[in-house]
Amino acid sequence: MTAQEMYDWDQTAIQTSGLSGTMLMENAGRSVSREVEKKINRQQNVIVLIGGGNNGGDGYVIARTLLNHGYRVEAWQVVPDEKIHGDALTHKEIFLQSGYVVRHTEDVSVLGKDMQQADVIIDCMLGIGIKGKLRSPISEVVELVNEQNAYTISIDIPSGVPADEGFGEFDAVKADETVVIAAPKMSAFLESTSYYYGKWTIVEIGLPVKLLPNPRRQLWTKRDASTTVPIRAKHSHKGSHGKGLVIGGSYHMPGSIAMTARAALRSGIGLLSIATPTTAIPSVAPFLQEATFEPLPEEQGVMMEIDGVDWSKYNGTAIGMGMGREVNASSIFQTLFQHAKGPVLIDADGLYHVKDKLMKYADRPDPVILTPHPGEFAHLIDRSIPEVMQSPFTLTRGFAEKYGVYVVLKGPATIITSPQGDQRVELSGNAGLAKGGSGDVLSGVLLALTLQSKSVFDALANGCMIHGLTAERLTENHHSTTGLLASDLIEGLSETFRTFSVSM
Ligand SMILES: NC(=O)C1=CN([C@@H]2O[C@H](COP(=O)(O)OP(=O)(O)OC[C@H]3O[C@@H](n4cnc5c(N)ncnc54)[C@H](O)[C@@H]3O)[C@@H](O)[C@H]2O)[C@@H](O)CC1
Ligand SMILES: Nc1ncnc2c1ncn2[C@@H]1O[C@H](COP(=O)(O)OP(=O)(O)O)[C@@H](O)[C@H]1O
Ligand SMILES: [K+]
Repeated sequence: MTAQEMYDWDQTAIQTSGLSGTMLMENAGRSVSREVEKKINRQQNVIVLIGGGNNGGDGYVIARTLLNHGYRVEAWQVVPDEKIHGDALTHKEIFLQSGYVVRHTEDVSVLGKDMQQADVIIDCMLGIGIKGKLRSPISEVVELVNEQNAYTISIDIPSGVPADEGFGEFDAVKADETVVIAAPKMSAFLESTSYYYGKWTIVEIGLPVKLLPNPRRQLWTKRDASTTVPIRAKHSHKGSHGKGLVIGGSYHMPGSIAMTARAALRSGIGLLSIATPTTAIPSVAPFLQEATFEPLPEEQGVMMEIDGVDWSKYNGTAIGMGMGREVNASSIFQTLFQHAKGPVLIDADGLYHVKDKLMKYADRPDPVILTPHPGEFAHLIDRSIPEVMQSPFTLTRGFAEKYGVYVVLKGPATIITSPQGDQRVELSGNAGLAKGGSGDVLSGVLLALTLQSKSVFDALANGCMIHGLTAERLTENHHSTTGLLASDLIEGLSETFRTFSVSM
């Protein structure tokens, strides 16, 4: 969610349900404490850093709860008394009237000495209400926190990190972990900000789910996947699971299309054919006994046209992997969009070729799916990669709506957007995937699942999850993130699908 969406939810809950701000703050502090208590023990010295807004108010509840439970806690208020008001002031008074003591940072160096004795720092200085650059004394305290060896747990957001996307430079607490209140904020998913969160978990604070404003953004979970991954019906036949065509490859780059095709087969596609230059077929065929071929006319190992393809045989197409930049793109994409039936997935070199042809495809009745990494997406929209990384949610939503396409923006947090602008974030996977070939495998998985699912949107989210979970499982067991190959990933898909069907 964005900060504004959080405030709206909070306000709607208070105005409509009869819950009060102080009740929600009590709930928040207690839910967070339950989570924090899993990580700390009663011999450790704990410091709670309390700021001037409601994040600080949560801090007062957390400090009181932990003290009531017998933990060694010092509550440090890092802003002057006059900054504490509203619900936070109510909870400060409850804290004091419970017989506990607040320490104040008139002199930051005193807090600094105290911090050196701390085993755990709980950071409740700033939440979603941060505006602009950090001001004194919080700026100094943030610096101090980051110098300590103590285990740092931030509440809701590491203090200083903006909640939303689109921000440039900032200073912030580098947390070991973050306990997020009610719903993850956008910054938990961006490359430049997610680092500050460490590991994060979400706690529920009693906000009424029915009053949730719909942000049209959703974190895709294993539970979502387990109810939507296609199940093979007992009496199905090969035609029920999709008849896919993969177009790509060249004499010099036969590998990527072979991986896409094999991944599609490992993901349950009923029939698969490969359209590739004739001279590439001998390199591709040995990996794919189950596939058939559409040999394409070529010049110097690169495909020239796809006019000879028998389109009646296929109900879904993936195009682009290894096709090269020298192809006759106008003819190929014109033929494709005139004749191809069912979803068309465009990846890799294909994305390069469609850049100036995008308007045309908005009217296509069947789905168009683009699967760029941030570099490819930046090229598509004529922005820089840092700009894409800073505002991926807004930029992909704008693009998908404008052109009427699905966009899968790949990365550690993959963002999947529908042509209507609905978004899903999928977090599985690890740096073992940061290698040439992983994206080719993903395209194959996505093509296969799209042809087997009722919903393209579900298929894309599930495909990203199955791809990522396979990498996680393989690197937990026999591989490492260093040694994992895209081809290992393909062979590992089978086991991931098995655990999925078992878990259902
Ligand atoms: N439903 C919800 O959204 C709930 C939110 N709660 C908590 O409330 C927080 C939001 O509370 P607030 O809106 O009061 O925001 P914050 O707690 O983030 O604090 C804003 C305060 O910090 C100061 N400040 C802002 N930018 C600063 C800067 N750059 N340098 C120094 N000081 C700065 C401002 O003076 C303002 O008073 C959430 O993050 C969460 O922790 C909970 O209390 C319970 C319910
Ligand atoms: N560090 C990472 N953590 C999680 N997933 C990653 C990471 N690096 C890459 N991936 C995933 O690996 C795939 C890489 O795709 P892409 O960049 O197109 O590779 P290629 O085109 O070389 O095959 C994407 O699915 C991406 O989400
Ligand atoms: K915080």
